Amino acid sequence: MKTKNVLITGGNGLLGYHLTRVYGDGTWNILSTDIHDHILSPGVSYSPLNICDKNAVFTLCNEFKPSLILNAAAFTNVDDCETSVDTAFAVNTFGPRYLAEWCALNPCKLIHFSTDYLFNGEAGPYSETACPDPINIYGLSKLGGESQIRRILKNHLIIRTNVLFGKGPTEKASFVRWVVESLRNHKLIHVVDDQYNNPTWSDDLAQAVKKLDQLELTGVLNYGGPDYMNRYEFACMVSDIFDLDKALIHPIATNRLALAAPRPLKGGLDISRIQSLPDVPLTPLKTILKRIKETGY
Ligand SMILES: NC(=O)C1=CN([C@@H]2O[C@H](COP(=O)(O)OP(=O)(O)OC[C@H]3O[C@@H](n4cnc5c(N)ncnc54)[C@H](OP(=O)(O)O)[C@@H]3O)[C@@H](O)[C@H]2O)C=CC1
Ligand SMILES: Cc1cn([C@H]2C[C@H](O)[C@@H](COP(=O)(O)OP(=O)(O)O[C@H]3O[C@@H](C)C(=O)[C@@H](O)[C@H]3O)O2)c(=O)[nH]c1=O
Repeated sequence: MKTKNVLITGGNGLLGYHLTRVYGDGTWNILSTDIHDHILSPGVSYSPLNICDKNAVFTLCNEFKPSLILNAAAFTNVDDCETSVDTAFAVNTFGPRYLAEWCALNPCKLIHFSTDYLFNGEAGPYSETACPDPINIYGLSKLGGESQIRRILKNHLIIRTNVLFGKGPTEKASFVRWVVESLRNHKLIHVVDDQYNNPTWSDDLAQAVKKLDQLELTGVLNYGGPDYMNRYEFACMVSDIFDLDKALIHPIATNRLALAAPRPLKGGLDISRIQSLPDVPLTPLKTILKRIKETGY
């Protein structure tokens, strides 16, 4: 008998898609949701849900009665957050608040996803106890989401991650896709060599969530990949594994790109805590890229 009702928000996004896949293995009743009218991965129950609409959140949750909510809905375009400030706070701060409010009134745990962009990038990789100091609107709005959850709900797990990549229905924020497609089209790209992170495979993270849920952990936990590097190094590794022309990748400093949002430079997450836990998948980056290539990308 399926005993647990699991609600997934942002189910059409990269992480939400993989959570839907991993949790949809028949063990639980899952309901995947997103702001869109239709689900992008077929075969699972789906309902549109805008997490910024408190009434809609409460109505759907009262009906479905989840005992676990996985909040993968977010406004993730870091540059657009600078101009769409109200939307950034609505989705990244108030959406999590409404979910936490419903959970606080019901026997329901909230697993929420956050980011290394909470930090200023002067001293990464950051541990779970490091002091946040966001330097862009996205980071500020995600910090707001964390604060709301901590204020309202005890039964929560906030998983901080960074530079998600993997195969998904949209992959709009995928750095790997951008590198592969540019090089395949013989396009020269300038890639920053002063932004450091630990790229995180969406498939591993989704599996890890299930494991961490089983371990009944609460509070804040970092989950990042085991390889810490700058974006230029990451792009070069992608080109090596995909047998593409590395000469097309030119290093550049972040300040020369004139991006709308400032980026933390020495970012990324210290993963010592997650490494000390049993059976949490943390596949090396090269192995992942080889697997992605072999399965067609
Ligand atoms: N991608 C990354 O590198 C990182 C992501 N994270 C965090 O991980 C989580 C998942 O990220 P990721 O899967 O990459 O994000 P995506 O942008 O791929 O997915 C987010 C999904 O949420 C949807 N959405 C947007 N607004 C709402 C809303 N109001 N109500 C319901 N759904 C909405 C988006 O729709 P639409 O596309 O139409 O906006 C999209 O389908 C987020 O919390 C993010 O902040 C943390 C660190 C790194
Ligand atoms: C346009 C451009 C960007 N870049 C680099 C700099 C820039 O920071 C980065 C943009 O790629 P991304 O979209 O992956 O990066 P960005 O939006 O900065 O990535 C972030 O996403 C959010 C959601 C997070 O939470 C963070 O952890 C992080 O993963 O790529 C280049 O190197 N060359 C270019 O020509």
